[in-house]
Amino acid sequence: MPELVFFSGTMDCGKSTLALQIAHNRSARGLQALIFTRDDRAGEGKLSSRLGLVTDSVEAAPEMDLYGYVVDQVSQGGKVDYLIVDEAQFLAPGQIDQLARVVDDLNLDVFAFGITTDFRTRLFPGSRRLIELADRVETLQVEAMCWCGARATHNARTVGGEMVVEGEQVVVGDVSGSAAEVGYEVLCRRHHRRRMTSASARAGVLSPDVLPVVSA
Ligand SMILES: Nc1ncnc2c1ncn2[C@@H]1O[C@H](COP(=O)(O)OP(=O)(O)O)[C@@H](O)[C@H]1O
Ligand SMILES: Cc1cn([C@H]2C[C@H](O)[C@@H](COP(=O)(O)O)O2)c(=O)[nH]c1=O
Repeated sequence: MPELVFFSGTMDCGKSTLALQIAHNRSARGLQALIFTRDDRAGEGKLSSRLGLVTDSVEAAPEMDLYGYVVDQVSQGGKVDYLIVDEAQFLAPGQIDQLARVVDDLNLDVFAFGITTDFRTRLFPGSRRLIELADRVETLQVEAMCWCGARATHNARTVGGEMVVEGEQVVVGDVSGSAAEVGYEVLCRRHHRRRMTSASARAGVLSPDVLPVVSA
C-alpha cells in the first residue's frame, strides 16, 4: 500500500541527506522521484544537504496545487513513481491534504521531510497537518545533540548571538550562520526553556558571578 510518511526531527539531524539517499537508491532501480521543496537554503528549486549533496527540485510555491501538478506531469507523459517533499513544514495545510490525495488517488508513495516545531516550540501548520494525516511519522535515527550532550529536541533562533522567542515564524537560515545575523541552534528542552545556547553557557562559565567568593 502506498504511504504518506513524515520523517521529522530537529534542524541538522540529516533529513535532507536521507531524502537524497532514498532518491539515489530508488533511481538505481529505475524509480523516478518527483521532488518538491520550499525555501531550501541553497535557493529556489534545490534540495540540499549539509553533506554537500544537492539536486534539482520543483519549488512548491505557496498557492501551488501539488496534486494538480502531479496529475499534469503524468498526463503529459512524465514518469512519476513517488514523491519526495523537503522542508515540508513550510507547506500550507491544504497542500498536505493534496499530498495525501496523491497517495490515495494516484497510488504513489509520498516521503515528506521537515522540522515539527519552530523556534518558539510551536508546530508549523504544515507539520501539524502531516502529523494529523500521515500513515507514519518517523523520527530520524541520527540524533542532533545539544551542547550539554543530551539529545537535541528543539530548535532555537538567535539574533546577533542572543536567543530570541519572538519574531516571524519563517526565517530561512542555518545552524552555522554568523553570530551577527539570524541563526539557529539545536538544544534539549531543558536548555531551550532556560534559553541557554552554547554561547550563553560559555559566557556563564566565564562570568565572575559564578566564580567562588573568597572571604576576607
Ligand atoms: N563534515 C561532516 N562530516 C560528517 N557528517 C556531517 C558533516 N557535516 C554535516 N554532517 C551530517 O549531516 C547532518 C545534517 O544533514 P542535513 O541533511 O543537512 O540535515 P537536515 O536536513 O536535517 O537539516 C548532520 O547532523 C551530520 O550528521
Ligand atoms: C526553527 C525554525 C527554522 N526555520 C527555518 C530555518 C531553515 O531554513 C529551515 C530548516 O531547515 P533544516 O534543513 O531542517 O535545517 O527552517 C524557520 O523558518 N523558523 C523556525 O522557527
